[in-house]
Amino acid sequence: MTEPIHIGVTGATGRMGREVIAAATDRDDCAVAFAVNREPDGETVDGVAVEPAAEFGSLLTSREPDAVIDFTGPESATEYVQACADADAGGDTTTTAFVTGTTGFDDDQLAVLESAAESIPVLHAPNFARGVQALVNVVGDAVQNLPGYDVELVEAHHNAKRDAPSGTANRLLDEIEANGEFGDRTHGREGEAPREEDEIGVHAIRAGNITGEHEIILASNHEEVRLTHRAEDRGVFAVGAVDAAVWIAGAKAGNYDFVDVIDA
Ligand SMILES: NC(=O)C1=CN([C@@H]2O[C@H](COP(=O)(O)OP(=O)(O)OC[C@H]3O[C@@H](n4cnc5c(N)ncnc54)[C@H](OP(=O)(O)O)[C@@H]3O)[C@@H](O)[C@H]2O)C=CC1
Ligand SMILES: O=C(O)C1=N[C@H](C(=O)O)C[C@H](O)C1
Repeated sequence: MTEPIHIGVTGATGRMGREVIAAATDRDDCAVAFAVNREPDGETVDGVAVEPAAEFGSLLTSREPDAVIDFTGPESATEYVQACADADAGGDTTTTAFVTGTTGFDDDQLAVLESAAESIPVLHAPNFARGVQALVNVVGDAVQNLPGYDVELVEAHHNAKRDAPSGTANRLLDEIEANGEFGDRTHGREGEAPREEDEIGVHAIRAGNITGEHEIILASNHEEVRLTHRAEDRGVFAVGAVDAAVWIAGAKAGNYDFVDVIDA
């Protein structure tokens, strides 16, 4: 059997951090080198001690993880990726790849990811569910096959989600726009606001503990097609992220996508 890779986990006590640790400790090809969070209080997650995020840089050099898996927020994710690139520039540690599922990056933050990818492998994916990648693959065909149909996208998530629309919704919208002639994205609708023929309606629901749902509606006046993905639990994202970390460990510097992992 090949040696397991070692991962660092950020946001360890968050919804996804906990799932990542659970997924990683459940398999033989991966071991948790360390886990960090902003203000740990001596907590462990699945037997893994959660250490202070302030020690992230020194943990990189002392534990030498093959990859870090990050589900935090855009600000912290950019700090963590920069720390991985800086540790690599130090030259005396294993290169640590950075796998992030964090969403809501602005252009400047995306530029930090891009620049880190010049020295370390960076994989950023707004959704680590394989079913969502299948949805991304088919939505372009559907749009091409149904020119002139109204297109609306509805996504639903839990009430603590910070960004809207979701990262996945933005990825799907890019795919829709790349495959048809569309006008503006209309976010929600109220008052006297009849639909423009070429607009794409975008609707974000935030309620309860919804794990993540994305639906694209393509409709004429005579028929409709609905393409839906529903995540049943967060474990599906965690398994995909750990698959990505195992795949990217030891890769050369550059930008990678979850589709690279699926196609490998
Ligand atoms: N790509 C994918 O498949 C998926 C992506 N996501 C994305 O992952 C991200 C996290 O989601 P989720 O786990 O639900 O969020 P949570 O709020 O449950 O967890 C976020 C974690 O990150 C920590 N964190 C937040 N900001 C910082 C910071 N500035 N510095 C250090 N730590 C920080 C939080 O710590 P604290 O508790 O101290 O605030 C918390 O532990 C979101 O962007 C979400 O959209 C989610 C699911 C799937
Ligand atoms: O915040 C979440 O929960 C999720 N975020 C991701 C997104 O923004 O697309 C992926 C998934 O839908 C869950």
